[in-house]
Amino acid sequence: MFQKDIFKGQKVVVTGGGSGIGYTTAKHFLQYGAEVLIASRKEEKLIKAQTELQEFGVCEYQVCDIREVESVELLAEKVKSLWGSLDILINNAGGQFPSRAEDIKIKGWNAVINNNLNGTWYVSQILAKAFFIPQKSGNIINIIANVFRGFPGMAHTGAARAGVDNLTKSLAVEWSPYQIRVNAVAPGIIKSTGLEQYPDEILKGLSDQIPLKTLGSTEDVANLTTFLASPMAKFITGETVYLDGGQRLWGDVFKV
Ligand SMILES: CCCCCCCCC/C=C/C(=O)SCCNC(=O)CCNC(=O)[C@H](O)C(C)(C)COP(=O)(O)OP(=O)(O)OC[C@H]1O[C@@H](n2cnc3c(N)ncnc32)[C@H](O)[C@@H]1OP(=O)(O)O
Ligand SMILES: NC(=O)C1=CN([C@@H]2O[C@H](COP(=O)(O)OP(=O)(O)OC[C@H]3O[C@@H](n4cnc5c(N)ncnc54)[C@H](OP(=O)(O)O)[C@@H]3O)[C@@H](O)[C@H]2O)C=CC1
Repeated sequence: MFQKDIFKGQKVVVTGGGSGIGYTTAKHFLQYGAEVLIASRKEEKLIKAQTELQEFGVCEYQVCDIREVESVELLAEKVKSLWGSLDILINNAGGQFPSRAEDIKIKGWNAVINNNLNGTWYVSQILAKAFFIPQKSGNIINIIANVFRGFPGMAHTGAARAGVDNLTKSLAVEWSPYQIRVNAVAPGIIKSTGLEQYPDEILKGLSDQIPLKTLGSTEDVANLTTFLASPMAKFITGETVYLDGGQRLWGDVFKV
Protein backbone atom coordinates (compact mmCIF):
# COMPACT_ATOMS: atom_id res chain seq x y z
CA MET A 1 0.00 0.00 0.00
CA PHE A 2 2.78 2.42 0.93
CA GLN A 3 6.32 2.91 -0.22
CA LYS A 4 8.45 0.46 1.76
CA ASP A 5 10.27 2.98 3.92
CA ILE A 6 7.39 5.32 4.78
CA PHE A 7 7.94 4.77 8.54
CA LYS A 8 11.74 4.48 8.33
CA GLY A 9 13.37 5.68 11.55
CA GLN A 10 10.01 5.99 13.33
CA LYS A 11 9.55 4.46 16.77
CA VAL A 12 6.22 2.82 17.49
CA VAL A 13 4.61 1.35 20.63
CA VAL A 14 1.78 -1.13 20.08
CA THR A 15 -0.02 -2.20 23.25
CA GLY A 16 -1.44 -5.71 22.99
CA GLY A 17 1.01 -6.26 20.14
CA GLY A 18 1.65 -9.90 21.01
CA SER A 19 -1.52 -11.21 19.36
CA GLY A 20 -4.33 -10.56 16.92
CA ILE A 21 -4.87 -7.04 15.62
CA GLY A 22 -1.90 -5.63 17.55
CA TYR A 23 0.46 -8.28 16.18
CA THR A 24 -0.53 -7.64 12.57
CA THR A 25 -0.29 -3.89 13.13
CA ALA A 26 3.21 -4.27 14.58
CA LYS A 27 4.16 -6.40 11.58
CA HIS A 28 2.91 -3.75 9.12
CA PHE A 29 4.89 -0.99 10.84
CA LEU A 30 8.02 -3.17 10.75
CA GLN A 31 7.49 -3.93 7.06
CA TYR A 32 7.28 -0.20 6.38
CA GLY A 33 10.58 0.49 8.14
CA ALA A 34 9.65 1.41 11.74
CA GLU A 35 11.11 0.03 14.96
CA VAL A 36 8.36 -1.38 17.15
CA LEU A 37 7.91 -2.17 20.82
CA ILE A 38 5.05 -4.51 21.72
CA ALA A 39 3.67 -4.41 25.26
CA SER A 40 1.18 -6.55 27.17
CA ARG A 41 0.76 -8.63 30.33
CA LYS A 42 2.02 -12.06 29.29
CA GLU A 43 5.75 -12.31 28.72
CA GLU A 44 5.61 -15.74 27.06
CA LYS A 45 3.24 -14.40 24.41
CA LEU A 46 5.46 -11.35 23.86
CA ILE A 47 8.63 -13.39 23.46
CA LYS A 48 7.01 -15.67 20.88
CA ALA A 49 5.65 -12.68 18.95
CA GLN A 50 8.96 -10.84 19.14
CA THR A 51 10.82 -13.87 17.78
CA GLU A 52 8.45 -14.03 14.80
CA LEU A 53 8.30 -10.27 14.21
CA GLN A 54 12.07 -9.83 14.24
CA GLU A 55 12.02 -11.38 10.79
CA PHE A 56 10.56 -8.06 9.59
CA GLY A 57 12.69 -5.59 11.53
CA VAL A 58 13.70 -4.39 14.99
CA CYS A 59 11.06 -5.51 17.48
CA GLU A 60 11.36 -4.96 21.23
CA TYR A 61 8.97 -5.93 24.00
CA GLN A 62 7.98 -4.83 27.49
CA VAL A 63 5.72 -6.58 29.96
CA CYS A 64 3.08 -4.03 30.91
CA ASP A 65 -0.39 -4.07 32.44
CA ILE A 66 -1.98 -0.90 31.10
CA ARG A 67 -4.26 -0.75 34.17
CA GLU A 68 -1.27 -0.25 36.48
CA VAL A 69 0.24 3.24 36.45
CA GLU A 70 3.61 1.98 37.75
CA SER A 71 3.71 -0.60 34.99
CA VAL A 72 3.01 2.06 32.35
CA GLU A 73 5.75 4.25 33.85
CA LEU A 74 8.16 1.35 33.39
CA LEU A 75 7.05 1.16 29.76
CA ALA A 76 7.95 4.85 29.34
CA GLU A 77 11.34 4.17 30.96
CA LYS A 78 11.95 1.31 28.55
CA VAL A 79 11.14 3.49 25.53
CA LYS A 80 13.42 6.21 26.91
CA SER A 81 16.34 3.84 27.39
CA LEU A 82 15.86 2.15 24.01
CA TRP A 83 15.13 5.09 21.76
CA GLY A 84 14.95 8.35 23.76
CA SER A 85 11.93 9.36 21.67
CA LEU A 86 8.62 8.04 20.39
CA ASP A 87 6.67 8.81 17.21
CA ILE A 88 3.53 6.65 17.26
CA LEU A 89 1.41 5.05 19.97
CA ILE A 90 -1.18 2.42 19.07
CA ASN A 91 -3.54 1.90 22.03
CA ASN A 92 -4.77 -1.55 21.02
CA ALA A 93 -4.69 -3.53 24.28
CA GLY A 94 -8.11 -4.25 25.63
CA GLY A 95 -10.92 -6.69 25.88
CA GLN A 96 -14.07 -7.69 27.68
CA PHE A 97 -16.49 -10.58 27.99
CA PRO A 98 -20.03 -11.02 26.69
CA SER A 99 -22.73 -10.70 29.33
CA ARG A 100 -26.24 -9.36 29.63
CA ALA A 101 -26.06 -6.04 31.47
CA GLU A 102 -28.00 -7.25 34.50
CA ASP A 103 -25.52 -10.09 35.05
CA ILE A 104 -22.31 -8.01 35.01
CA LYS A 105 -20.76 -8.06 38.50
CA ILE A 106 -19.19 -4.92 39.95
CA LYS A 107 -15.76 -6.55 39.70
CA GLY A 108 -16.34 -7.45 36.06
CA TRP A 109 -17.60 -3.95 35.21
CA ASN A 110 -14.56 -2.39 36.87
CA ALA A 111 -12.18 -4.81 35.14
CA VAL A 112 -13.50 -3.83 31.73
CA ILE A 113 -13.60 -0.08 32.43
CA ASN A 114 -10.08 -0.24 33.86
CA ASN A 115 -8.81 -2.17 30.90
CA ASN A 116 -10.33 -0.19 28.07
CA LEU A 117 -10.89 3.33 29.38
CA ASN A 118 -8.51 3.90 32.27
CA GLY A 119 -5.69 1.82 30.77
CA THR A 120 -5.87 3.69 27.48
CA TRP A 121 -5.81 6.99 29.37
CA TYR A 122 -2.81 6.05 31.55
CA VAL A 123 -0.76 5.01 28.52
CA SER A 124 -1.77 8.08 26.51
CA GLN A 125 -1.03 10.61 29.26
CA ILE A 126 2.21 9.04 30.47
CA LEU A 127 3.70 8.58 27.00
CA ALA A 128 2.50 11.98 25.79
CA LYS A 129 4.12 13.71 28.79
CA ALA A 130 7.32 11.68 28.44
CA PHE A 131 7.68 12.08 24.67
CA PHE A 132 5.04 13.70 22.47
CA ILE A 133 4.50 16.94 24.40
CA PRO A 134 8.19 17.79 24.96
CA GLN A 135 9.03 16.70 21.39
CA LYS A 136 6.14 18.71 19.96
CA SER A 137 5.21 15.79 17.71
CA GLY A 138 3.31 12.58 18.06
CA ASN A 139 0.60 10.34 16.80
CA ILE A 140 -1.94 8.33 18.79
CA ILE A 141 -4.36 5.77 17.36
CA ASN A 142 -6.93 4.27 19.73
CA ILE A 143 -8.43 0.93 18.73
CA ILE A 144 -11.98 0.94 20.10
CA ALA A 145 -15.01 -1.07 18.89
CA ASN A 146 -18.24 -0.66 16.98
CA VAL A 147 -20.21 1.33 19.55
CA PHE A 148 -22.26 3.31 17.02
CA ARG A 149 -25.58 1.89 18.27
CA GLY A 150 -24.36 1.21 21.81
CA PHE A 151 -23.03 -2.29 22.46
CA PRO A 152 -25.89 -4.49 23.63
CA GLY A 153 -24.48 -7.71 25.08
CA MET A 154 -21.30 -5.92 26.18
CA ALA A 155 -22.55 -2.71 27.84
CA HIS A 156 -19.36 -2.31 29.88
CA THR A 157 -17.10 -2.16 26.86
CA GLY A 158 -19.60 0.03 24.99
CA ALA A 159 -19.36 2.58 27.80
CA ALA A 160 -15.58 2.35 27.98
CA ARG A 161 -15.03 2.61 24.22
CA ALA A 162 -17.47 5.52 23.90
CA GLY A 163 -15.32 7.18 26.57
CA VAL A 164 -12.23 6.66 24.44
CA ASP A 165 -14.07 7.90 21.34
CA ASN A 166 -14.79 11.15 23.17
CA LEU A 167 -11.30 11.31 24.70
CA THR A 168 -9.92 11.08 21.16
CA LYS A 169 -11.71 14.33 20.26
CA SER A 170 -10.68 16.18 23.42
CA LEU A 171 -7.02 15.22 23.12
CA ALA A 172 -6.96 16.02 19.40
CA VAL A 173 -7.83 19.61 20.27
CA GLU A 174 -5.91 20.01 23.54
CA TRP A 175 -2.73 18.53 22.14
CA SER A 176 -2.89 20.11 18.69
CA PRO A 177 -0.43 22.88 19.72
CA TYR A 178 2.11 20.07 20.17
CA GLN A 179 1.42 18.70 16.68
CA ILE A 180 0.03 15.51 18.18
CA ARG A 181 -2.65 13.87 16.05
CA VAL A 182 -5.15 11.65 17.88
CA ASN A 183 -7.53 9.35 16.01
CA ALA A 184 -9.48 6.16 16.65
CA VAL A 185 -10.31 3.04 14.68
CA ALA A 186 -13.58 1.28 15.49
CA PRO A 187 -13.44 -2.31 14.23
CA GLY A 188 -16.59 -4.34 13.79
CA ILE A 189 -16.16 -8.10 14.07
CA ILE A 190 -12.64 -9.12 13.14
CA LYS A 191 -11.40 -12.69 12.70
CA SER A 192 -8.64 -12.71 15.30
CA THR A 193 -7.37 -14.55 18.36
CA GLY A 194 -9.65 -12.32 20.41
CA LEU A 195 -12.78 -13.91 18.93
CA GLU A 196 -11.74 -17.34 20.23
CA GLN A 197 -13.08 -16.51 23.68
CA TYR A 198 -16.62 -16.10 22.33
CA PRO A 199 -18.86 -19.19 22.39
CA ASP A 200 -19.94 -20.73 19.08
CA GLU A 201 -23.58 -19.82 19.62
CA ILE A 202 -22.62 -16.13 19.61
CA LEU A 203 -20.29 -16.46 16.60
CA LYS A 204 -22.66 -18.56 14.48
CA GLY A 205 -24.27 -16.59 11.66
CA LEU A 206 -22.56 -13.32 12.60
CA SER A 207 -21.48 -12.55 9.05
CA ASP A 208 -25.12 -12.71 7.88
CA GLN A 209 -25.72 -9.70 10.12
CA ILE A 210 -23.08 -7.62 8.37
CA PRO A 211 -24.03 -5.85 5.13
CA LEU A 212 -20.82 -6.96 3.39
CA LYS A 213 -21.51 -10.55 4.62
CA THR A 214 -18.03 -11.23 5.92
CA LEU A 215 -15.96 -10.64 9.03
CA GLY A 216 -13.00 -8.29 8.88
CA SER A 217 -9.36 -9.38 9.02
CA THR A 218 -6.53 -8.16 11.21
CA GLU A 219 -4.91 -6.87 8.00
CA ASP A 220 -7.95 -4.66 7.38
CA VAL A 221 -7.45 -3.01 10.77
CA ALA A 222 -3.68 -2.72 10.35
CA ASN A 223 -4.09 -1.12 6.91
CA LEU A 224 -6.32 1.63 8.30
CA THR A 225 -4.19 2.13 11.39
CA THR A 226 -0.97 2.53 9.42
CA PHE A 227 -2.74 4.90 7.03
CA LEU A 228 -3.94 7.10 9.92
CA ALA A 229 -0.44 7.11 11.41
CA SER A 230 1.17 8.00 8.09
CA PRO A 231 1.86 11.42 6.54
CA MET A 232 -0.95 10.61 4.06
CA ALA A 233 -3.36 11.35 6.92
CA LYS A 234 -1.55 14.46 8.17
CA PHE A 235 -4.72 16.60 8.15
CA ILE A 236 -6.86 14.03 9.98
CA THR A 237 -7.23 14.37 13.75
CA GLY A 238 -10.00 13.79 16.30
CA GLU A 239 -11.65 11.28 13.96
CA THR A 240 -13.06 7.83 14.65
CA VAL A 241 -13.13 5.66 11.54
CA TYR A 242 -15.46 2.65 11.57
CA LEU A 243 -14.22 -0.50 9.88
CA ASP A 244 -17.15 -2.88 10.12
CA GLY A 245 -18.53 -3.89 6.71
CA GLY A 246 -21.46 -1.59 7.40
CA GLN A 247 -22.50 -3.36 10.61
CA ARG A 248 -22.99 -0.12 12.51
CA LEU A 249 -25.86 0.71 10.16
CA TRP A 250 -27.72 -2.58 9.79
CA GLY A 251 -28.05 -6.05 11.33
CA ASP A 252 -28.48 -7.40 14.84
CA VAL A 253 -25.78 -9.48 16.49
CA PHE A 254 -27.65 -9.24 19.82
CA LYS A 255 -31.10 -10.75 20.06
CA VAL A 256 -33.51 -8.98 22.43
C1 LIG B 1 -23.03 -10.23 22.75
C2 LIG B 1 -22.75 -9.59 21.45
C3 LIG B 1 -21.60 -10.26 20.82
C4 LIG B 1 -21.22 -9.65 19.56
C5 LIG B 1 -20.39 -10.53 18.75
C6 LIG B 1 -18.95 -10.51 19.14
C7 LIG B 1 -18.32 -9.18 18.88
C8 LIG B 1 -16.89 -9.17 19.29
C9 LIG B 1 -16.33 -7.81 19.17
C10 LIG B 1 -15.15 -7.64 20.02
C11 LIG B 1 -14.21 -8.55 20.08
C12 LIG B 1 -13.04 -8.34 20.90
O1 LIG B 1 -12.81 -7.36 21.56
S1 LIG B 1 -11.97 -9.58 20.80
C13 LIG B 1 -10.71 -9.18 22.02
C14 LIG B 1 -11.01 -9.89 23.19
N1 LIG B 1 -9.83 -10.09 23.97
C15 LIG B 1 -10.00 -10.08 25.21
O2 LIG B 1 -11.08 -9.80 25.67
C16 LIG B 1 -8.79 -10.41 25.98
C17 LIG B 1 -8.65 -9.54 27.15
N2 LIG B 1 -9.75 -9.76 28.13
C18 LIG B 1 -9.55 -9.85 29.41
O3 LIG B 1 -8.40 -9.82 29.83
C19 LIG B 1 -10.74 -10.02 30.32
O4 LIG B 1 -11.89 -10.29 29.56
C20 LIG B 1 -10.98 -8.81 31.23
C21 LIG B 1 -12.19 -9.08 32.09
C22 LIG B 1 -11.20 -7.56 30.46
C23 LIG B 1 -9.80 -8.61 32.17
O5 LIG B 1 -9.57 -9.72 32.87
P1 LIG B 1 -8.84 -9.73 34.30
O6 LIG B 1 -7.70 -10.67 34.16
O7 LIG B 1 -8.56 -8.42 34.82
O8 LIG B 1 -9.92 -10.14 35.20
P2 LIG B 1 -10.51 -11.53 35.57
O9 LIG B 1 -9.94 -11.85 36.90
O10 LIG B 1 -10.43 -12.50 34.46
O11 LIG B 1 -12.03 -11.09 35.74
C24 LIG B 1 -12.43 -10.03 36.59
C25 LIG B 1 -13.93 -10.14 36.72
O12 LIG B 1 -14.53 -9.95 35.44
C26 LIG B 1 -15.67 -10.81 35.34
N3 LIG B 1 -15.46 -11.73 34.22
C27 LIG B 1 -14.30 -11.97 33.56
N4 LIG B 1 -14.49 -12.83 32.57
C28 LIG B 1 -15.82 -13.15 32.57
C29 LIG B 1 -16.66 -13.97 31.75
N5 LIG B 1 -16.16 -14.66 30.73
N6 LIG B 1 -17.98 -14.00 32.04
C30 LIG B 1 -18.49 -13.29 33.07
N7 LIG B 1 -17.74 -12.50 33.86
C31 LIG B 1 -16.43 -12.43 33.63
C32 LIG B 1 -15.81 -11.52 36.64
O13 LIG B 1 -16.64 -10.77 37.49
C33 LIG B 1 -14.38 -11.52 37.15
O14 LIG B 1 -14.27 -11.65 38.53
P3 LIG B 1 -14.41 -13.10 39.25
O15 LIG B 1 -15.87 -13.40 39.20
O16 LIG B 1 -13.90 -12.86 40.63
O17 LIG B 1 -13.59 -14.04 38.45
N1 LIG C 1 -11.50 -8.98 17.25
C1 LIG C 1 -12.55 -8.17 17.19
O1 LIG C 1 -13.58 -8.53 16.60
C2 LIG C 1 -12.50 -6.84 17.82
C3 LIG C 1 -11.48 -6.43 18.64
N2 LIG C 1 -11.51 -5.19 19.22
C4 LIG C 1 -10.45 -4.71 20.07
O2 LIG C 1 -9.23 -4.73 19.39
C5 LIG C 1 -8.15 -4.94 20.32
C6 LIG C 1 -7.34 -6.14 19.89
O3 LIG C 1 -8.17 -7.29 19.94
P1 LIG C 1 -7.84 -8.70 19.27
O4 LIG C 1 -6.54 -8.64 18.61
O5 LIG C 1 -9.00 -9.12 18.53
O6 LIG C 1 -7.79 -9.63 20.56
P2 LIG C 1 -6.58 -10.17 21.46
O7 LIG C 1 -7.24 -10.77 22.65
O8 LIG C 1 -5.69 -11.02 20.63
O9 LIG C 1 -5.81 -8.85 21.84
C7 LIG C 1 -5.91 -8.19 23.03
C8 LIG C 1 -4.51 -7.85 23.45
O10 LIG C 1 -4.55 -6.95 24.54
C9 LIG C 1 -3.64 -7.37 25.51
N3 LIG C 1 -4.16 -6.90 26.80
C10 LIG C 1 -5.38 -7.13 27.32
N4 LIG C 1 -5.51 -6.54 28.52
C11 LIG C 1 -4.32 -5.92 28.76
C12 LIG C 1 -3.83 -5.13 29.82
N5 LIG C 1 -4.56 -4.88 30.90
N6 LIG C 1 -2.58 -4.63 29.72
C13 LIG C 1 -1.81 -4.88 28.64
N7 LIG C 1 -2.22 -5.62 27.61
C14 LIG C 1 -3.47 -6.14 27.66
C15 LIG C 1 -3.53 -8.87 25.38
O11 LIG C 1 -2.27 -9.37 25.75
P3 LIG C 1 -1.95 -10.04 27.19
O12 LIG C 1 -2.97 -11.11 27.38
O13 LIG C 1 -0.54 -10.51 27.05
O14 LIG C 1 -2.07 -8.93 28.16
C16 LIG C 1 -3.74 -9.07 23.90
O15 LIG C 1 -2.50 -9.10 23.21
C17 LIG C 1 -8.80 -5.11 21.67
O16 LIG C 1 -8.87 -3.87 22.33
C18 LIG C 1 -10.20 -5.59 21.27
O17 LIG C 1 -11.11 -5.46 22.29
C19 LIG C 1 -12.53 -4.32 18.98
C20 LIG C 1 -13.56 -4.67 18.18
C21 LIG C 1 -13.63 -5.97 17.54
